[in-house]
Amino acid sequence: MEKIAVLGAGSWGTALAMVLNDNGHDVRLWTHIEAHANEINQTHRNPMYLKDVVIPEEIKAYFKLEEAIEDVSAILLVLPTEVIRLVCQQLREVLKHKVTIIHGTKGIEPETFKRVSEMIEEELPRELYDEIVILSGPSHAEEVSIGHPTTVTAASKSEKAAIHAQNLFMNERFRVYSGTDVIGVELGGALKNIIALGAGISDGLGYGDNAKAALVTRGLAEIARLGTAMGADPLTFIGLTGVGDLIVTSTSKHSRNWNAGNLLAQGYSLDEVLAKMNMVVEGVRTAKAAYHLGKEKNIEMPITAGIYKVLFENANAREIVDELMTRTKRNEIDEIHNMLKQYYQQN
Ligand SMILES: NC(=O)C1=CN([C@@H]2O[C@H](COP(=O)(O)OP(=O)(O)OC[C@H]3O[C@@H](n4cnc5c(N)ncnc54)[C@H](O)[C@@H]3O)[C@@H](O)[C@H]2O)C=CC1
Ligand SMILES: O=C(CO)COP(=O)(O)O
Repeated sequence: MEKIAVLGAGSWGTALAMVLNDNGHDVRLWTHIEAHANEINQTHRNPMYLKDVVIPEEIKAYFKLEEAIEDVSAILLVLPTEVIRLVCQQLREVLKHKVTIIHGTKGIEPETFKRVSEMIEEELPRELYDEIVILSGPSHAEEVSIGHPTTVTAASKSEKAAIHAQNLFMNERFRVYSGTDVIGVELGGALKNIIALGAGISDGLGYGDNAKAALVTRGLAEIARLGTAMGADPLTFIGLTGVGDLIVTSTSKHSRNWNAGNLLAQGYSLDEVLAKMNMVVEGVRTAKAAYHLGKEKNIEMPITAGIYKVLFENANAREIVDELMTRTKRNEIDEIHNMLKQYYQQN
């Protein structure tokens, strides 16, 4: 049994706190809003984020960060990418002992192109943590919190730390694989959100299943191309944190990214969509990051570019689809071979 603080009492933080509690750990759930902590402690519900779930009484919510992290062996960050640096800065003021950091956040910082673990490394002094582990994969909080079978991957540069996290979370409803490709796991989880926005747009426009399958498959090719150029193992993208998460986020009614895309296709502006969604839509900021990163690295990412233009340049989504469909002819498998050849030459 370990004492673990979960920072972020949104839908995913709450669901993961419940998994850890099921596994017998002492879980503290931190929210930066005092009334939110009081509501969870008094009602054992979190209606704004996970409306149909009763939170076990053993899980206590905290508003004061220093109390939430007292004596914990691990800290799980489950926050929007946008506030990762801010919360790490708050953490370094109050954390006085070494912990294992685990994070479940899926995004890339648009200004720096940094992955979440890189931001954590930049903000937390090295003496405050032993390892950083990423927990990622096809896992909507709404299903995890009611015990539907779910599989994810725990990845760390340290295999021992990945296996430690695997042991913390794994149970008969929540199967955890381990891995060491931190770059591939983080980029797969972040970049799939862009394609899921596109899937929501495609469905919202009334295009069919063929279009969505094309988007997901060719989207995966873009994710793998950029990811491999950034140092990931291309094979990671055919695993749970790549194609697995891409499938669930592009097809699930629970997906925030899919729903946001769907609303965009119905004619709402981006600001209106974000105001309607009370949860974070990570794909929006990550689309900005991936679009500019792809340009900088000279990686061809036509779907990502199209979604970026719909989000930020008011482009017409149907016209973007027409452009994608009429690009110059390509050989599908040659592209994949080239990517793999390049990777194996360098590794
Ligand atoms: N919801 C899901 O099913 C899954 C979400 N994720 C990822 O987990 C991360 C968190 O997502 P959700 O839980 O869905 O988000 P959410 O929108 O449900 O909750 C985010 C939480 O962060 C807190 N927060 C916002 N600003 C803050 C600040 N300045 N200081 C401290 N806390 C702040 C909010 O109060 C809220 O408790 C995202 O990166 C998402 O992609 C990953 C897998 C599944
Ligand atoms: O990453 C997720 C599922 O694995 C959650 O995706 P959404 O943020 O689109 O709901």
